[in-house]
Amino acid sequence: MTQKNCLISAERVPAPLYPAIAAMCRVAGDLSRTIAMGPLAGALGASVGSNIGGDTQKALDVEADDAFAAALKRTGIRWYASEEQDDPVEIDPDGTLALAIDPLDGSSNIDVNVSIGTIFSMFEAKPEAEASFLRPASEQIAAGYFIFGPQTALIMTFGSGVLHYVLDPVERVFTLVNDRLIISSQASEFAINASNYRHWSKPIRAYIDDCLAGDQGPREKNFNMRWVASLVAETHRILSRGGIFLYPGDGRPGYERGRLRMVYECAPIAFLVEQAGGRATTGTDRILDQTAGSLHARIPFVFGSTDKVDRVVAYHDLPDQEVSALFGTRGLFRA
Ligand SMILES: O=P(O)(O)OC[C@H]1O[C@](O)(COP(=O)(O)O)[C@@H](O)[C@@H]1O
Ligand SMILES: [Mg+2]
Ligand SMILES: [Mg+2]
Repeated sequence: MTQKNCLISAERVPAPLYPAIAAMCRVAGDLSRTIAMGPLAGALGASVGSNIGGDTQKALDVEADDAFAAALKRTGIRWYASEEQDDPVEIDPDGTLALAIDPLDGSSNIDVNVSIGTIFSMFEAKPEAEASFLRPASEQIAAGYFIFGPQTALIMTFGSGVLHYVLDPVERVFTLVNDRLIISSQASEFAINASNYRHWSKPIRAYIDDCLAGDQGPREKNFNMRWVASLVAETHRILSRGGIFLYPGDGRPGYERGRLRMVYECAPIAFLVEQAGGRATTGTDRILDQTAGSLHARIPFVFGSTDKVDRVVAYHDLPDQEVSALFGTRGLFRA
């Protein structure tokens, strides 16, 4: 059975960006269907190689990358930089835009029927490919992600608030459901891969220790923990109901600057989070003030509700010998 292309209204999208956004929506609609079929669509989670970042590439990583690159021809994109490719590709010498993409985020979840997604970031193109991306993240002109979960949704910003669309799978239209998404400060949830606890720095351990101590610790309230291992899913939860996400640098070889990529993952998510009233840092410094040193460079990432992210920064400002237990006796962070 042939299916209609997925559509999105041009109403909220800046005109020069609309052809590229519309093309990505068409690909996302197709991916959504493929992902929903799971094993019926083939071995989507099969390992097919590894990318320059050292991650195993799954069949769906490559399929998604190929589909976005093909669909973005003649949409105004000059430079296409993908997490799955070593170097940026020139799609259209006359294009005025540069697009960075993580075509399939959370790929360890492909085989287990858990939410995965696509993250994208746009800049005005410069004459050189690398220079188009290796610049302060605050120069992004658009960012967003598609999430393929129980619903397929698109969250995006053009620098004046965050738009939330949901794919109507019957009409095959991305429909605007919220034109001003704001992060709540209410949630008491933190997201971190706690299996790396022994490798973390002291401030990160202290922050998590205090969450774990719950109402018996200095925070004097109980927290809950989540870890989906899919950045889009964690971001979607935090944008929907608040909380904090941490992927800090740690002591494992190769993880000194965490796991997540500045250009493909952290810069776009940081843009969304700030536009939704939240905060996005390296643990100490604002992500949007950072410039990636190379296209696949990693960066420590802490984002979410403002008060929680600020607290992590404050823990880093404490003298090294300060340990969590002292916070309680000194009442440092009693609110
Ligand atoms: O397996 P870990 O170390 O917990 O890492 C999980 C993180 O890795 C990622 O899956 C990396 O993304 P990719 O799937 O695009 O490589 C993030 O989505 C997630 O936050
Ligand atoms: Mg990713
Ligand atoms: Mg990926």
